[in-house]
Amino acid sequence: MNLLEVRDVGIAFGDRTLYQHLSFDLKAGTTLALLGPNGVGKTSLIRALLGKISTTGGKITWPQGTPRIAYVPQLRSDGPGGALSIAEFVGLSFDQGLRPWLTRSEKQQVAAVLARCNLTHLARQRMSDASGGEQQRAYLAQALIRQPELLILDESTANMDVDAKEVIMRTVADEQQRRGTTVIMVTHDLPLAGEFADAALTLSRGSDRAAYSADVPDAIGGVAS
Ligand SMILES: Nc1ncnc2c1ncn2[C@@H]1O[C@H](COP(=O)(O)OP(=O)(O)OP(=O)(O)O)[C@@H](O)[C@H]1O
Repeated sequence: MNLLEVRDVGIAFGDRTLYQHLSFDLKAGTTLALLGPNGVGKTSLIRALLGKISTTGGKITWPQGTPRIAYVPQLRSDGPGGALSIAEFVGLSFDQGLRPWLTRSEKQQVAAVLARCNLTHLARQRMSDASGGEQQRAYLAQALIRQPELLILDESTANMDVDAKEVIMRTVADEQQRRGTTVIMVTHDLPLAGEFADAALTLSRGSDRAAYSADVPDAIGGVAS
């Protein structure tokens, strides 16, 4: 069953066309690696899927209804969190309205997700004092607490060492196994894509067709030029 169907979609900014005629399916419960060089339009495609920018045509369909989506960005040195503890930062995911505290159930959910992201011992650590890998795990925990049906990792493991990347991706794979989460990972890291993705979509500059393959290593070898 497809979670997402993209048919003949194009993206342009003003008179600059990034690409046209993009079609692919995303099967529910699988991981898609979104590949391609800097500036080709990977994040723009994600923004189009999220309905934040319009396409130049074609159709984006969610056959099972629009899923609950959570987005994990690339770690930034001036990223959010600052003086908040890791637990407080993760708890921001809850829409508390005017209520400034978390309910007991919400606190339990924070504790559970911190454990899954190996952050329990750092719950009271300030985000600003946490290492890059720890902050990135906090971003992931904040996303997971929403119990997303579609989890989008936008270069979420960039600039991380091999072990830290593995920890993030193993946590994502574990979530996928537990809840059947569908994952899109935007990445330049081909070995990581080869290890964790079921399929790859490679956007190529100057071509009007993107390569889609259900086999990640072949897709990497067969990038259109
Ligand atoms: N709102 C916008 N208005 C005009 N141009 C834009 C806008 N958003 C993105 N672009 C341009 O579109 C191109 C694609 O950007 P995008 O961020 O989607 O690329 P990307 O493949 O994600 O790149 P990277 O791998 O470097 O993150 C870039 O040249 C960018 O400058």
